[in-house]
Amino acid sequence: MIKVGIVGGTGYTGVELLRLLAQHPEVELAAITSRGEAGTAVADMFPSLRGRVQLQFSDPKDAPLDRCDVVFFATPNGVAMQQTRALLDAGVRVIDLAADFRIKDIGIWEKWYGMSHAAPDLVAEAVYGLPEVNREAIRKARLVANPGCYPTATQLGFLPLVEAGCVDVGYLVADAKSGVSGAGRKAETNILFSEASDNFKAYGVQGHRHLPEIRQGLAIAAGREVGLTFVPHLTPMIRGIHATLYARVTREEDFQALFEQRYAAEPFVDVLPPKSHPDTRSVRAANTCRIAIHRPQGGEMLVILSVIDNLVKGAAGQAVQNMNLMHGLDECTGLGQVPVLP
Ligand SMILES: NC(=O)C1=CN([C@@H]2O[C@H](COP(=O)(O)OP(=O)(O)OC[C@H]3O[C@@H](n4cnc5c(N)ncnc54)[C@H](OP(=O)(O)O)[C@@H]3O)[C@@H](O)[C@H]2O)C=CC1
Ligand SMILES: CC(=O)N[C@@H](CCC(=O)OP(=O)(O)O)C(=O)O
Repeated sequence: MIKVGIVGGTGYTGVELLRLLAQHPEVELAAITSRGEAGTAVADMFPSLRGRVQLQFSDPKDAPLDRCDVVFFATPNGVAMQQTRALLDAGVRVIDLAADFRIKDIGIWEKWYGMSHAAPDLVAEAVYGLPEVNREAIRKARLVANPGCYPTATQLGFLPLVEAGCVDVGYLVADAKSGVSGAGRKAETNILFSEASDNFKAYGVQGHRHLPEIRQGLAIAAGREVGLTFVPHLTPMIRGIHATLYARVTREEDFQALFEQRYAAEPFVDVLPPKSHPDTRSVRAANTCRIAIHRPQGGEMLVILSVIDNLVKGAAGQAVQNMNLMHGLDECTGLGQVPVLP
């Protein structure tokens, strides 16, 4: 059994990890931290886990994290970079759901995240945890930087086109909408029910911290810098990301076949039949990205629709997929959940 620790067990990605790991046949949950809820039984705080998780929350400084095989950080940005070195030195593998190790250029990271980086050498070592791109490196990694939610939906939607070099990578557009759980479980005015429900707005149009992360991934795929306009929106649903992606064709291809071939062996990417309109419900609670390819009126623009559950393929599910790869398990172990309707 893989002994697992979670730092930040009271947030949305933390409890989503608990939901998935409680059903995982090869995992023993060994430690779950909370600074505010130390001593509280997990199942008292989250009745959905009654009978499934017997642990109590521990304070992070008392938790037996160094005796785990793998530790997930489901914490705000800037926490994992302080604690990862000691865990790696103790032989523990680390998967960070935050952004501490995602961006290789430390100057760019510091500019977008507004803090100094505490462990630049570990950024160099970390493997970006998008299995559809980095599967072999993830298997061997000590430290995995789990991608952000918008970056997962956006990169999976653009990758086949960018890798094939058949669109203008200087002018990509990603118009993405997220459910409110994407903002986490903290108290903030803009995610109050009376602010976020029955309402819809763009935010971060001048620049969002996921922009450099998406650009980095697509630039590697393209073999050159890419130009990307990324506009996130807050939409009145709880879970889900719907990314509408635009790219101008520079070389004709059978685009449907291109996507189908690129993802033929991918267990968690589903290329839908032509002219489909995937909805976020079709992936809710599942580790799946569903993609549809459109060419409106046969014009020069491709429109790609990409949907994920931000808490699953956009966070905790992808993290479990990475854990499976790191431990030599079938990548799909514990991730067979069927989406929840309605
Ligand atoms: N929500 C989403 O859809 C996604 C989130 N992410 C990223 O995952 C990370 C977690 O997100 P999310 O679950 O939404 O966040 P939440 O705000 O819901 O939860 C944060 C958790 O971190 C703990 N925590 C906060 N500060 C510290 C600290 N200094 N030391 C130890 N623990 C701390 C909190 O518990 P306590 O205060 O009790 O210690 C809480 O359990 C973030 O970096 C986020 O950007 C990534 C992809 C998607
Ligand atoms: C709706 C909403 O607020 N979403 C968050 C994205 C959360 C996330 O996944 O961001 P990181 O893991 O990169 O920090 C935001 O825009 O900040």
